[in-house]
Amino acid sequence: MKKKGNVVIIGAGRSGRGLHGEFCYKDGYLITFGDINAELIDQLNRQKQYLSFSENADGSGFDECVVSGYQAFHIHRDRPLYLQALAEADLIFTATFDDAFESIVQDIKDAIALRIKQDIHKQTALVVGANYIGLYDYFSKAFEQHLSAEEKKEYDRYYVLAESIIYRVSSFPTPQQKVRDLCSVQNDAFSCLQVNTAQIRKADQIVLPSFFVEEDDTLRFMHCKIWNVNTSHCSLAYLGQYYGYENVCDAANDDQISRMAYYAAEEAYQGLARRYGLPKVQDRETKLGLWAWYRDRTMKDTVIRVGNDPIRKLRRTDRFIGAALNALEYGILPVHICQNAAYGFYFHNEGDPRTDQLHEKIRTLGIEETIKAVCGLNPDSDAKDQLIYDLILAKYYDLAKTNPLDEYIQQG
Ligand SMILES: NC(=O)C1=CN([C@@H]2O[C@H](COP(=O)(O)OP(=O)(O)OC[C@H]3O[C@@H](n4cnc5c(N)ncnc54)[C@H](O)[C@@H]3O)[C@@H](O)[C@H]2O)C=CC1
Ligand SMILES: O=P(O)(O)OC[C@H]1O[C@](O)(CO)[C@@H](O)[C@@H]1O
Repeated sequence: MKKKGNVVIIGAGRSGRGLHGEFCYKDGYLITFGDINAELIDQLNRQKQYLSFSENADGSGFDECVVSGYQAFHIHRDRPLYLQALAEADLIFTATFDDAFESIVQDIKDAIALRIKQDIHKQTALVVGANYIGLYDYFSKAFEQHLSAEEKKEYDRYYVLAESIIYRVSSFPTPQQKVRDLCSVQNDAFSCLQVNTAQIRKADQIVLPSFFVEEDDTLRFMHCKIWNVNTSHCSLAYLGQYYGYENVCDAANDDQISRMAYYAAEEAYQGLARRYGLPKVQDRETKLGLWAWYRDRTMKDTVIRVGNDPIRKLRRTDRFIGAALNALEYGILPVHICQNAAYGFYFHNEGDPRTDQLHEKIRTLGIEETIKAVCGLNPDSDAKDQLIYDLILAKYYDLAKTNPLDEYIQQG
């Protein structure tokens, strides 16, 4: 079969394999994965294929796709081969967290230098994806800053930078799926990638994937996703873990937890509605769809995955504080958003360095300074920051396992 073109997927994790990998494979592209995790790259190469499980639209089980015919490179160990693949790519996708952005910019820079050296001049679409507000601007500014004049000329002439929204959920495989394949990934039924319309239309010399859906305002979409959907999703994860659940769907079916997540989403939506002139009452179908998806027990997405990396998720621009600040901006009191954020300071995932770091901070700085540092709040100089800080701290105290009254009495 004639292949459509060369694709490099930077980040061979859950989305890289479950969204970009599966969809590009089905579309007939030649796939190269690039990742910093040597164990994962070696396993993908040993297996030569992996299973991508996607939930059926009717929720009755999973469809299976065997993704094969790819190559997988470690971004440092296999650098010459990796850079060659990047230099020859028609399409490059990113599917990493933001701690990889700097390294991605360096890799693209090195690939551009190689293209100049080897006289490879063709259009390449760089479709960036991450739960990150300001994704396009980040990469656009980084290339502006880090490319040499010659590299910048090549970049401006041949590269098309486009922001995408990763909406499909790609999670850890269930234990049964993992037994069949260590590299398998479990996905929901969402089957497209939203890409910024004006940006991607510049890629007029490339065969674009069939799974692209144009989205006119990706920044607005990102705000509405991260400051509303992710707010309630992550609330389910933080409250879910605190009250003893392993899976998000079980937390979403709990009466008390679902209310708290629901009210947080309502506060978040009211802020967004005012910011963007959306209807005062959120569309019923959208809300019902989201909650049906949260409560559906087919896909077992864990509270650990959805809540992991609490320092990132509790930062100023992200799903709790970003949503709370936006709500306050428009006169909405974000009580539930802040209360749910407080549960995040109890989130644990022992052995995961990013989560352990949060608890180390609480141990060394105390909860008060940790909230300020992690959430980027300045309660002493800003009234909105103070309100958010007070709400989080008060709820954190409420949730503590020790009773201050007992301690007070014991002190005599
Ligand atoms: N998995 C999901 O359901 C969704 C994920 N997202 C976003 O997609 C992005 C990726 O998420 P996941 O796939 O879930 O994470 P993941 O942790 O499964 O995959 C990320 C991969 O990037 C690799 N990586 C780290 N540094 C790298 C570097 N410098 N160069 C190349 N690879 C590097 C990691 O080794 C890992 O394999 C994140 O920004 C996430 O917020 C957004 C919506 C849904
Ligand atoms: O990928 P993050 O930012 O860690 O967030 C956890 C999850 O919540 C989602 O919104 C839906 O699962 C995804 O964006 C993400 O996988």
